[in-house]
Amino acid sequence: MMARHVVVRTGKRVSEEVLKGLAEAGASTAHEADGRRGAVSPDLRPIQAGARIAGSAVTVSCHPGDNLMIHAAVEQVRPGDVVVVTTTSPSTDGMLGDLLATSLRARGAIGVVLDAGVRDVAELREMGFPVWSRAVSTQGTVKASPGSVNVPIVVGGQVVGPGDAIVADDDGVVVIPRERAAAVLAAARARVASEQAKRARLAAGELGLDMYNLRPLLAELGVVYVDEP
Ligand SMILES: O=C([O-])CC(=O)C(=O)O
Ligand SMILES: [Mg+2]
Repeated sequence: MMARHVVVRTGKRVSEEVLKGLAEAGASTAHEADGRRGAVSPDLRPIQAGARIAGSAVTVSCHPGDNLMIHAAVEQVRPGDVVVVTTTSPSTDGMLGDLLATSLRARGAIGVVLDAGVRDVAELREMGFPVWSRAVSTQGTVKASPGSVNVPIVVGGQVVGPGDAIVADDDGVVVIPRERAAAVLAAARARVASEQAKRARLAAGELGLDMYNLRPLLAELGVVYVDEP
């Protein structure tokens, strides 16, 4: 049977409390807390500075140069969701701008991750609607080809399923599988506490060499100290 294009109506979500905690932790901490997994390619950059979000993914697979399925995805968005878009072959076309962002925000979306291009970036910044994208491009797109909503997709080298947690900030974007999100938050909180203690020791002048007990490692690796005359 020919594979169908589908729009999946799903109730899969990460709980609001977990998402709030992950947003506080931030993308890099969430990545470390998940065993250094989930880092979306750094080629996907934020168009703004200072946004820090965590939401459940609504996934969208589009034909390159065609944003029809983003329009189909808008209807599936629930408050607090992040819309995650890829194309079936590489494209940097400007698939989303301030109009689609206005529509997404009206449904409660808190941001977009786009493995393609974005446009109207001045307006998007003015709106305070955060976007992480591979490119900024004036190139417009059509609404003509089928695709899918809420199926597993790959964005910036990471698999994203519908309802997975997306954590994004100035560092980039991290994907955390829905089933692991609560455990990752617990690990992230432990990490934040341990970093706070380390920060205080570093601020007091203690060296990482001592705090992490790295001197024996340097010696083992054959690094020697040489005093110049
Ligand atoms: O309309 C489009 O196709 C993309 C765009 O510029 C917008 O959403 O404002
Ligand atoms: Mg526009």
